[in-house]
Amino acid sequence: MSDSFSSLGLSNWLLKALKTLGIQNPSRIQCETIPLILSSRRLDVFGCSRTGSGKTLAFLLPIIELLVRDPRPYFALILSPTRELAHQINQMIVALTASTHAVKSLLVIGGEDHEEAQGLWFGKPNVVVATPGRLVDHFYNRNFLDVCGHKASLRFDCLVLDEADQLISSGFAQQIKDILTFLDDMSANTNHRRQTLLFSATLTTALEELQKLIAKKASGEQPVVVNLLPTIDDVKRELATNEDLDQRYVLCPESVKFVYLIECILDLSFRQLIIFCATKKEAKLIHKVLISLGLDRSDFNLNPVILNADMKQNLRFAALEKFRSLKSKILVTTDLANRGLDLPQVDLIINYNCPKSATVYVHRVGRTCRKPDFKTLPKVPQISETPVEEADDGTDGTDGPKSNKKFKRDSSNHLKPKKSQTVLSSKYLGKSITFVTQYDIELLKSIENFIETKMKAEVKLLFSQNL
Ligand SMILES: Nc1ncnc2c1ncn2[C@@H]1O[C@H](COP(=O)(O)OP(=O)(O)OP(=O)(O)O)[C@@H](O)[C@H]1O
Repeated sequence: MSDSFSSLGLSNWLLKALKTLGIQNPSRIQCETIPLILSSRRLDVFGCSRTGSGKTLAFLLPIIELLVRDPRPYFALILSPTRELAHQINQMIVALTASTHAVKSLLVIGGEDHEEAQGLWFGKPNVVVATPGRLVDHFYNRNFLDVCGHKASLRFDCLVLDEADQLISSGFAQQIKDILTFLDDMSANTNHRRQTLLFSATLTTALEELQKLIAKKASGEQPVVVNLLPTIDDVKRELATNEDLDQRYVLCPESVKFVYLIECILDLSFRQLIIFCATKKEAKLIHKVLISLGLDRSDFNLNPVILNADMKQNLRFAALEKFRSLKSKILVTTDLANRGLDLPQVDLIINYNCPKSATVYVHRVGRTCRKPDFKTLPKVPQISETPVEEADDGTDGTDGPKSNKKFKRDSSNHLKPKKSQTVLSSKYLGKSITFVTQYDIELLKSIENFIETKMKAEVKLLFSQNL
């Protein structure tokens, strides 16, 4: 197996760009997929590896490499299920290509001014990163081809579906079909062949459907499947949680879940926390109560922010930016944020409700422990981990004795912050806590079976009980 980016076929200037971003050696999924994508056979590649393993660069690097070797407009179309993920992918393209003019990217997402965004196609971008709904609006707008020029120029050579299983399974299926129909129309009666790349951390039967859909127009050559999940033989099985993740549950009555949440926030140490809620309404309520309790006061330094689909796009980006730049330490959200978002400082995930499926669980907890996998690569030095600070309470963050800390309140009965929020030193890089009510016990067991891991009860909380 190749063990450096240069041996994967990437040019020196791209290696330099990677170095500037602090990225030295390829992760496993990158080693396996980049040479396939770059190969002259222009294979369709389907890459599957756990969350945080570096899939984004696995498809972006070969796309940029091919473009710089031979710049052409409308070379790659990258589809993403959420606007935030599309934006993140586009930011990575901008960061990687800061030193070249050969790559122009265009972001096509909902919530942006439609007319203005459509006009940007005039610039003949090389890479388009889009969410399916808005892209369909553009493609099927009657002025679209006038804006873009001749049909022939719209023959994307490369189509990427990031989080491919979600793109086919959650209401996007028709839009994906419409996009494929449009692309096929653009290259009808030509021998243009599109290379299709699918990436995901979970494999589902829906994905097989997508493969079939794409295979229809392909040259007959089968896609190459690179499955780095532990159960290589069984593609229907999804297993993608990280062994560096400390997975816990708390059994709590539905009516007082909020009290447990506050206890988690005050008693557990974290750098950044994401609270996943079942609905937008629940997320809004929790965020509102956290603010009314004063957690946005400067002495807490937590500044909870909310991200949900009801918010205007500029507010969604602003909230995410505040969280990404560490001005906020708590993000309250829904499954809108469960896919793909790369927020490396997040070390605690709270599932305020037990996720309704193991796939949702895997993606939610995948927002922490985001370190690519280098372990099985020979001769590659281990990347240095961000040093973890010692806890100010002297505990080691493992299954230690119950914390005997009580909520600290001042005389006016307002919540008071702990001395500081620091990260516990532990063999784990992150932690997830799933709130489980008596009605969720079967669900929890099915998730445990699925991830082949028995979750431990969170014993640090005052109220926690074992199952
Ligand atoms: N070779 C590498 N060396 C060091 N860091 C890397 C490398 N490749 C990617 N990263 C970093 O690892 C983090 C996770 O990568 P990425 O977001 O691509 O994961 P992913 O597999 O797409 O996750 P998800 O399934 O959640 O979408 C990012 O911060 C990325 O910049």
